[in-house]
Amino acid sequence: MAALARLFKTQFPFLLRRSLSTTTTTTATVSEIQPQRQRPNSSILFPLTDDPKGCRNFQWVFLGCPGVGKGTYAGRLSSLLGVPHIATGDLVREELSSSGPLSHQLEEIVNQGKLVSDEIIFNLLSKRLEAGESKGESGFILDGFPRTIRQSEILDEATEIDLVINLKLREDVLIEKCLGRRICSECGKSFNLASINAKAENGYPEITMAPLLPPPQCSSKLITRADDTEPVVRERLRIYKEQSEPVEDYYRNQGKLMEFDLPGGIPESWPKLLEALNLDDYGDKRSAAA
Ligand SMILES: Nc1ncnc2c1ncn2[C@@H]1O[C@H](COP(=O)(O)OP(=O)(O)O)[C@@H](O)[C@H]1O
Repeated sequence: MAALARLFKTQFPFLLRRSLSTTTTTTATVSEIQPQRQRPNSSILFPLTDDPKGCRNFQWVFLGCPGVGKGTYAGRLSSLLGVPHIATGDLVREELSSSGPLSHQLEEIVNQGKLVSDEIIFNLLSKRLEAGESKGESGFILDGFPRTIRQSEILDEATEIDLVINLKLREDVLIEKCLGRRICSECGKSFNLASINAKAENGYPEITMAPLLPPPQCSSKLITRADDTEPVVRERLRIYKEQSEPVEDYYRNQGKLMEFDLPGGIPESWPKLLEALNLDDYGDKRSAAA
């Protein structure tokens, strides 16, 4: 992690110049997505052990459109696996609300649904990685990064990603979810007031999602993200298709992409995601291995 943070910080201009697009085409099934450097026959449950320092922890990435639930599922996996969940959107929002030198510039970009510059993102990310390193963190689940081919190439120069989880949901539901999203201004937890019941259409199955309501202590402190308005959500979706969908192909071509169609809300999706990741009895396996 320290090396990664340093590399981002010191080598950024060089890495940026060197980054070039790659275009090969292969696809993998979920069962083929086992990090290549793992022990034979081990599942993705166990961190790699051929690192020069002895071992390293999970290095996973979450992809998916705005509102799909990257933060929710990355956060849950982070608690389960004991690796930090690092969301670049959160880093951007923290910087934005800090009234630091960048905050004005960031506010304008974020509130229009645009992407902030690679330079700013790599700076925020290296600061976050350094802070984590000093607390003894290792591994990561990245959420909202990489978001462009260039960011993916620079990340690849810096370290090896084991697995990329691509969460998928139909667009009408994504919009409803973004518009229903609320955040507690005190504890920072995310909730959703939308009660979704989307009929089967255009080849998509029917999908229902119950609202995720706040507990009483949060309900009077809910705020809406300034970029969760319908025009800005549509712009973020447009930018995702243009700039971030190619990142899905980038990792698909590396055989690291696991597609996951969300079947419903958290109660339906979380157990299915654990199953797809072969983590459904992770707690038991971990204690057996200890
Ligand atoms: N990797 C990134 N590159 C550029 N901009 C980013 C990145 N991550 C976050 N941002 C900025 O922060 C905003 C919020 O990010 P995030 O919370 O991940 O939103 P979303 O709900 O659209 O996935 C983005 O719209 C963008 O302006």
